[in-house]
Amino acid sequence: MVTKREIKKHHREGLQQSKGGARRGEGAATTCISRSSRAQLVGQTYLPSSRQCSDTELALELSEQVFLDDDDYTRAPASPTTVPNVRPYRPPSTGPCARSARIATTIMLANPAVKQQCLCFGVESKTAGSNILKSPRARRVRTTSMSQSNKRTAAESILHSDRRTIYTAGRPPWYNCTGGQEVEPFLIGICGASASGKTTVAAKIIESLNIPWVTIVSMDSFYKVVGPCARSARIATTILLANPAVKQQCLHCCVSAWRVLNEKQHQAAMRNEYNFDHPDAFDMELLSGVLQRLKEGKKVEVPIYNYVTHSRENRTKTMYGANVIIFEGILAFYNSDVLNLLDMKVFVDTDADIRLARRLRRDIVQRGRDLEGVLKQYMTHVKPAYQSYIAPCMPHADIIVPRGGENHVAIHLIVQHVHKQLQLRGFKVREKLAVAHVGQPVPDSLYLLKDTPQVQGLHTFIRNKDTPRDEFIFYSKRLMRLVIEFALSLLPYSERTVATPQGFSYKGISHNTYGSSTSHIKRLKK
Ligand SMILES: Nc1ncnc2c1ncn2[C@@H]1O[C@H](COP(=O)(O)OP(=O)(O)O)[C@@H](O)[C@H]1O
Ligand SMILES: Nc1ccn([C@@H]2O[C@H](COP(=O)(O)O)[C@@H](O)[C@H]2O)c(=O)n1
Repeated sequence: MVTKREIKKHHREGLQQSKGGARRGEGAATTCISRSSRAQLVGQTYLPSSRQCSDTELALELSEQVFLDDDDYTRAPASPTTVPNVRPYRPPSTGPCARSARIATTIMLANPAVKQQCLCFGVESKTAGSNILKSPRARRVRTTSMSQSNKRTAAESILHSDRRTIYTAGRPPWYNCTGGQEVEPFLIGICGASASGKTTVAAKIIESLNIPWVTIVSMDSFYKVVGPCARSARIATTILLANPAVKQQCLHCCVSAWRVLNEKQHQAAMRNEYNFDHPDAFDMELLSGVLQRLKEGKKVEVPIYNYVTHSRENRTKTMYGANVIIFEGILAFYNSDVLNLLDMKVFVDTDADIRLARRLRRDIVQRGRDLEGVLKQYMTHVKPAYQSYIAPCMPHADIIVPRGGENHVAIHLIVQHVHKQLQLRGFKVREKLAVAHVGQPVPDSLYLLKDTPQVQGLHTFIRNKDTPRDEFIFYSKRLMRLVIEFALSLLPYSERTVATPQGFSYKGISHNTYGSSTSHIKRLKK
């Protein structure tokens, strides 16, 4: 968190330094700040003290502008693994389905070819929504508390490993415009029993790979919705696969429409009697379609699943492609279409008693279940499904990882293999990125920090491959400080005369602070 006082200090120092006038485009320094970053910076810097926030908070707050369009869901946990809030569960209202209907109508009007299907779809969504209201789940009280914000955030794109925070949404949309490399993504499938450690292994692989744009897709995002919405879902999938032009809109519709079980199934799920471990519980068609698009480097909207409500959330995780995609799930090797897409197949094999112990703790702490319920579901569905469907997938594996995430040797071998495969595909991890900017025109919106000996000196430390970690951090921070000061020096200011302690008057300048920053924030939020 940057305090107001620190910011003002930065300002003063920045102003003094910039009096000589670091001008736009001067020098060949690569240290720069864009207009948009500048606007964000303004937003962060001048929030009134009562409303100061960190970079992340501000980013999340802004990201909410993208996601928040349905207040019903602000109560939903931020991600499938988020510990739920201690509040009585309130079932979703008909709102989101009404939204599907609206979207469907829009598509219908714009695309006569899919008019009929979309019309059915929109109407059915509403029916499903009304059913939810009658659900006896409304009486359920969650028994755990959560440490994270219960606001909708970009949390599902963030993975915390032991050593760092990993952003898993894949490449940014502008990747190809900025000289980024485009190689066919390497798709790793991780299969294994529930709580065997698939997600943990995936996180460790990502961490050790240490390359940009690696992403995780969880099979749980593709739980099928049965009951009233099933037909809509099927129709929408058909539209999705057959009509590229309306693909994105339809996928949004599907997400809204598919998020509920019918009342009977919902009750079964609440009694831990619904079979979430059977292959039929997953929408394999949608899953293979999404993986196929990701392999082609195309943008996809991946549904987000909520284990507490047994439903999909009415928002998606947008992925723009990646260099490596990790797909994990209990039945990751079950479907032949999906299996054919995988470049490497990993099976995580952990003892059944350890799995049960982990699942008990996780489901009670994170998924709002109780001891009896977890054991009942385990004995009736989870264990039999492992024996009938999951364990038989083991022969498909290229590598079996006993014990899961603690098997460092296996993870190291996987990482080595992926690096080698990426190199064979022409992917240069660092060399290409380091020269990607060379020969590119500098956009008007970019202000370059003057390439002084001080800046060059800092770059020398930062770019030296032998620089120790601590020094790298220290000099990076110093360079960041110069960039921030430079950015602040570009803010509008007016002349101001002040009295010195010696009784002289000093003609200086002062920033036009609050007014401009507030309008920047407002503009960003719009
Ligand atoms: N090596 C380990 N030691 C202790 N707990 C673990 C280990 N690996 C995973 N867990 C815990 O077990 C639970 C399930 O792990 P996870 O990686 O999510 O498995 P899966 O994705 O196969 O369901 C999580 O709560 C996780 O923190
Ligand atoms: N509403 C749901 C959906 C799924 N499950 C269980 O989750 C398991 C798969 O997730 P893992 O992270 O453990 O791989 C699967 O065994 C389902 O039984 C659930 O309990 N409730």
